[in-house]
Amino acid sequence: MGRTGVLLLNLGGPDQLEDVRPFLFNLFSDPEIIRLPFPWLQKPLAWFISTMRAKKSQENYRQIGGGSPLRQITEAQAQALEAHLQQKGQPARVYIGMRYWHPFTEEAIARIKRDRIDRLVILPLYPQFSISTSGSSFRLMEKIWQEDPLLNRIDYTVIRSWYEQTGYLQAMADLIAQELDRFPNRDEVTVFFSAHGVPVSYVEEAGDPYQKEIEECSALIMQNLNRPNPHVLAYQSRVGPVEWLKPYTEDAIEQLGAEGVQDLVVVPISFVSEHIETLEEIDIEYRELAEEAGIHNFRRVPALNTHPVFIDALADLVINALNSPSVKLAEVTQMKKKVKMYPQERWEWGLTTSAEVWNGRVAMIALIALLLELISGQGPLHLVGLL
Ligand SMILES: C=CC1=C(C)c2cc3[nH]c(cc4nc(cc5[nH]c(cc1n2)c(C)c5CCC(=O)O)C(CCC(=O)O)=C4C)c(C)c3C=C
Ligand SMILES: [Fe+2]
Ligand SMILES: [Fe+2]
Repeated sequence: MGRTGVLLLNLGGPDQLEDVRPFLFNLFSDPEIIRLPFPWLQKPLAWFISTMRAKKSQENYRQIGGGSPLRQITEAQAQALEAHLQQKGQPARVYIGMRYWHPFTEEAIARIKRDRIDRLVILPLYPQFSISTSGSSFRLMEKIWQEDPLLNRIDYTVIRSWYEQTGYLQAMADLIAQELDRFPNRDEVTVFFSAHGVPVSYVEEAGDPYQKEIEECSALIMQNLNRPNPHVLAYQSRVGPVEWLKPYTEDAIEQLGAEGVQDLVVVPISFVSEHIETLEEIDIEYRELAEEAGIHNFRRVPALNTHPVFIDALADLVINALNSPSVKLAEVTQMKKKVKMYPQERWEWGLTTSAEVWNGRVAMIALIALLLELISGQGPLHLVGLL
């Protein structure tokens, strides 16, 4: 029968404050996170943004105890999943591959090779697919597979996204119900889904199914919840100068306050673990904003972490994937490509085709931006919100 493995893919986060800058460098080096039409500028820009952003980001991590809890939580999820698979008669070793921090995806694959795993289920810990999250990890894995022919002996299958999975929806609905039941007027409380945003261009130009999956997911959770509460969906954690998916969480909170809403239960929907954007952004920043907007009863639904119904759902996903036809990386990295008017603006997933004319222009712009920032500390990158 051979040895079975499960590879959990996740983003990763800085374990301590010293890790913040190199973590940000890894993140901004990823062409699925910042799209530049010229590869040679990716690393210098990543270095620059990570250096300039590190201080502000460190302050946020300091507020949540000096680092991201993501590694610990993901390790606990992996252990719980391993135990659960064993109980269900499907023993498997569970590995963790982070995209931007330890334990890196490359390290996980080295372990998988060393352990001579024969069958592997690749399971991203993002319920919904986005080019910027699961997509980026799939692309990286595709590259690792292409570069190492020895990996071809592993019979793998990929789970692209799993936001419709029954156990997951049930666990989410249970957690929301628990929070609603703390209110005396529990049926009138507004359920506020706050998803992590992505730039609009990902959806409209590159064909990212993320927005559609988020919308369907929140509707399915409401169905499972089966309560009369009003609900809204908004997008948080915008970075940089471009337009992101709307409505923005901060605007939606202000709007609800203006409409006289007093009771709110916020549901983080894009991520299954506590992380900086639940513990800092929602619990501190949005709570303050809500208070100012007159929403005095503000609660947040905890992340799933190792919720037993959720771990059971992950185990079911793995077992189901092992018993279904395999899905290959090439199938989950193909996106719709839309050709724009000019060849140099053609969208490709990741780095777009470079054109000499743009290389020159952007080099000049980048140089001027850099000089202005360094001289004044108040340059255009601060202005557009990247720093
Ligand atoms: C499904 C979840 C996520 C999507 C979609 C996503 C897209 C995305 N993120 C950035 C920029 C940053 N993300 C950062 C941290 C971060 N992002 C996610 C999840 C999604 N990102 C998580 C879980 C975390 C943090 C983990 C932790 O440490 O606890 C950061 C760093 C933090 C900061 O400085 O604010 C940045 C920057 C972009 C640009 C993007 C889509 C293009
Ligand atoms: Fe992010
Ligand atoms: Fe953030």
